[in-house]
Amino acid sequence: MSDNPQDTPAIELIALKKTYAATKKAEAKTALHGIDLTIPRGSIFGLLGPNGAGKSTAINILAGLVNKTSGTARIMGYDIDAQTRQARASIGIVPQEIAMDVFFTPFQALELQAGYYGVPKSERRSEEILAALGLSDKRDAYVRQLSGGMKRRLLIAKALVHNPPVLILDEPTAGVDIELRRQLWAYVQELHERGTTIILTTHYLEEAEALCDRIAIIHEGRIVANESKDSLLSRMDKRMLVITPTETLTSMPPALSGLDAQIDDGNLVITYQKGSDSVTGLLNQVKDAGLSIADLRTDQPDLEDIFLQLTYGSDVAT
Ligand SMILES: Nc1ncnc2c1ncn2[C@@H]1O[C@H](COP(=O)(O)OP(=O)(O)OP(=O)(O)O)[C@@H](O)[C@H]1O
Repeated sequence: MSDNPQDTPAIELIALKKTYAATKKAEAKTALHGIDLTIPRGSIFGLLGPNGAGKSTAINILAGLVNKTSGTARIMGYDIDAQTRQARASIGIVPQEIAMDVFFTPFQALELQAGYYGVPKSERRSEEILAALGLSDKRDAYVRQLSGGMKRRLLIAKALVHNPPVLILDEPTAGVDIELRRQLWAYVQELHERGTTIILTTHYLEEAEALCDRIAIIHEGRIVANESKDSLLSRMDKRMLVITPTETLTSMPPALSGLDAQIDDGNLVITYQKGSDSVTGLLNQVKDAGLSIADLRTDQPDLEDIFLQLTYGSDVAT
């Protein structure tokens, strides 16, 4: 769709800032503090962050639903201010909320959307898109008769009618059952293989892990990580061994000072590297230090821990 060079990123955000104006009820809120983010073409990119981090704000700016305060945003090289029409045509957005006109059939909904984007009748692919999303047999049903999962697939279908090179999925599988989730993942992967750049926001680390090749973490309106999935996951190779001694621990036994360990609530929490440290070896060291073990478990840091680590510089085990 774009005649821009192949190396033009799919998305470029430069010093992108958004401050929502104060209202009678709320103070002004800066949702994005001048973020820089480049999303390469052809990637499946995860934009992760806790509630209120600023993900929807960033997406809504790209979609033209929210006006930025300052900075630059480009989609396939097209500036959203100077080349609005081309920028809009380059992106498809699957929204979080299922708000659809329930009086149309899926086929009609796609045709209307195609009309909205000015796709000529001869170039419409409504049947093909319905088939790809497993909705052919619901072609002429009313949208209100579709299940939640089918409505979600129809939202994806609607975002695809103008064949955008960039597709943004905002929490695509929130509240979706495992089977449908896997189906949606498979379809996202298929689109990716056909060359579509996919951007995904999700709360589910598992989803990002399964699909994304790069991940950015946004926290309180700032990008706190932006790297390949593998590099981010390697940070998570840390595990915690939580040992409850028979007698509550009040100070660290000197024999354990060489370990990456803390005392937490009377428990001994040892952080270790999955794969390279032996749990048996650690347990032997604990026994040799004279502790007897009443109970133990292993914990695995989750995205929350990574946020904490990245944002506050605190240790995973604290
Ligand atoms: N229209 C608005 N007016 C004022 N503040 C807003 C508005 N929309 C969002 N905010 C605030 O901006 C911040 C970022 O919100 P945003 O919706 O972008 O976060 P998010 O990362 O998408 O969160 P979630 O995962 O919950 O969707 C939040 O503090 C939110 O309360």
